[in-house]
Amino acid sequence: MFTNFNNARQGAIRGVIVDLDGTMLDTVPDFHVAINRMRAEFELAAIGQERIQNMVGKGSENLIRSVLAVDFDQAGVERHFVQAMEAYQRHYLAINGDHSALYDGVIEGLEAMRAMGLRMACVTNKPIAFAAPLLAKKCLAPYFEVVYGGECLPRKKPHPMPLLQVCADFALEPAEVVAIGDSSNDAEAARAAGCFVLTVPYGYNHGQAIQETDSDGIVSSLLEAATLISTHNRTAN
Ligand SMILES: O=C(O)COP(=O)(O)O
Ligand SMILES: [Mg+2]
Repeated sequence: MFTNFNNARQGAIRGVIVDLDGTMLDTVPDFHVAINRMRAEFELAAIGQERIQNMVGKGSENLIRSVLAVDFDQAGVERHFVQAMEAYQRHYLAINGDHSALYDGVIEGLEAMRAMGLRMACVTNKPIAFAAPLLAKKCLAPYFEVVYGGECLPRKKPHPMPLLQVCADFALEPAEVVAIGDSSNDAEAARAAGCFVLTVPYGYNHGQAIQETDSDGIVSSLLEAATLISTHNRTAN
């Protein structure tokens, strides 16, 4: 399963870029509450978690457009967009993190990566106004030297820009960096940047099986990712 990664005879891995939603935290219950409170303001019926899960991953604008498209045509979506976004942001900030939980192995994995001396960044398509307090609330903030939210740079994942920015920040070559994420956005961004990519199977991949996404390996947890990187570094040039 990890052949690409293990067979890569490049140098050691020196940095990791970790995704947030669906990789470190199961945030769909937060999205579910905030979106349905927004929908209630518009007198729209509640929608289920599974449906919302498949809409997450490409940032807030895309999410809110998808949520409105359940009821409106394209013109209707645009007509309601600004007000819906305002309501959604207000409701999300009020409950941010209250209903979300860390996945197994996250803290252990981050601890192991830190102990290995890896440079660590979090790159998420979540707005930084949501991501920063959420990372702090879940005691994840201290692990990351750099955090980029969806609107921090001109382009977001699947564009490679935020990953390349992290490489520049850390003065590392992309081939010295592994991105770890739950979706094709993470994998495509990593491929385009020239970083390695490991995917987790438990998150949100737009309703697609993670096996359909091109990556250097599927890991069951961040702890397994750390173990894999450690093995790679022992045999690296
Ligand atoms: O909020 C989103 O759209 C997804 O965020 P992520 O990049 O942390 O998965
Ligand atoms: Mg994600």
